[in-house]
Amino acid sequence: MVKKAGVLGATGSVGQRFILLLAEHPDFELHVLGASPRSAGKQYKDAVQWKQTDLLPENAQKIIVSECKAEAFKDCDIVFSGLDADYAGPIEKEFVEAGLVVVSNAKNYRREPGVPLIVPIVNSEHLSVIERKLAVAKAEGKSKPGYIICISNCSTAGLVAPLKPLIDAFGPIDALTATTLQAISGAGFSPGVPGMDVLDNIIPYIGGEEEKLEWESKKILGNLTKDGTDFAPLSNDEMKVSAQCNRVAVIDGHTECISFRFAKHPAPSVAQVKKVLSEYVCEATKLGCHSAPKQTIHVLEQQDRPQPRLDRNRDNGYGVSVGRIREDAVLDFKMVVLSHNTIIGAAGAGVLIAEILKAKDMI
Ligand SMILES: NC(=O)C1=CN([C@@H]2O[C@H](COP(=O)(O)OP(=O)(O)OC[C@H]3O[C@@H](n4cnc5c(N)ncnc54)[C@H](OP(=O)(O)O)[C@@H]3O)[C@@H](O)[C@H]2O)C=CC1
Ligand SMILES: N[C@@H](CC(=O)OP(=O)(O)O)C(=O)O
Repeated sequence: MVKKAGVLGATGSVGQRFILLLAEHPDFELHVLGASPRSAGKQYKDAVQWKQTDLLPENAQKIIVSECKAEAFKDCDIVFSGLDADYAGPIEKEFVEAGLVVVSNAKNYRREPGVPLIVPIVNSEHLSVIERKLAVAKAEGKSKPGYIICISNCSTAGLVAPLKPLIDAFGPIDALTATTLQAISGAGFSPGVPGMDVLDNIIPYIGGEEEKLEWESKKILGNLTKDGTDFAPLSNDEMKVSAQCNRVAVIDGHTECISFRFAKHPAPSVAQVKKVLSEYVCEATKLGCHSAPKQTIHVLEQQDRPQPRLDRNRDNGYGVSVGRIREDAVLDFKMVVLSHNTIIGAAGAGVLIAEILKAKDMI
């Protein structure tokens, strides 16, 4: 059965991606769109400043934008949030308390106990915390409770994608450095990055970003607590992470130059690393989810790849590209990772999570 979807923050950079990804989706239909009071009451086509290279889908154009109040979304089976983090906190809380399922791109609840922080091609098994909650409510004869699932920071998504299969195959990584080259779509549209700042330039600072990479990677690559009700992020002793983040004049696609060391030695060979990455199949693909990448990680052999313009749309933006895999003189390995920041780093991750929830009968 097709599920009714709501989108909060539908007019923004992430919200517009949700519209594109959901407009012709076989499992979901656009039901309610929400944005700020400035946009509410207008037809979506008049409220939005459409900035995508694909045309605004016809079935979204005439939807009247709602205020972000749970009452307006009460018939939705799932609500995707691309809200500005300054406003997401109380709005998403109200939705969950009203019994709604929220999949959010905003940072507000990522560190909250019991809230899964998901990169769907990496740690979908962390959704078991919610499955458990739903099973307990059912066993107690209660109605399905609302819940929130957080999508990670967009550069964190690219960072952890190749690390997960490597940790599964070769054991823990105890030291990791990442230098990012992040696209301007990551900064959103209101106000966004001015052309005068970014053209012919690189900005070596993105507020709060380095801390997010350093913390979120530890929750995503960490474990569940023994009772399965919460998360046990890796400690700094288990995995030290150091990130440096830069904004570059690319529209979509975050590039990251990463180096890392395995805790156990001798380390694997470059050929073993490439084999594990190429053979990795994420759970969403195994479940047959509509948007799941055919190839989760693309290992590129050309010496000048990945490149954002050429590689960001692999597997429709749901796949991650990794190139220049080689030994590192300081840590064990270095490589370049590219991921589409508004697809697998944001809206696409939300859609893929929803497909997994549907496949597991959680919505
Ligand atoms: N861009 C990216 O690559 C990524 C973004 N994120 C996160 O996703 C979220 C959205 O980011 P992004 O799309 O870039 O941001 P934008 O600034 O482009 O969009 C923000 C959205 O929030 C809405 N909004 C603003 N104020 C209010 C309000 N008072 N009440 C209700 N809605 C409001 C806006 O509506 P209106 O048009 O009416 O003002 C707009 O729809 C953020 O939390 C961001 O940190 C996460 C990962 C990646
Ligand atoms: N900060 C990211 C996008 C983003 O909004 O991330 P977060 O959801 O973690 O705040 C970027 O600028 O590319």
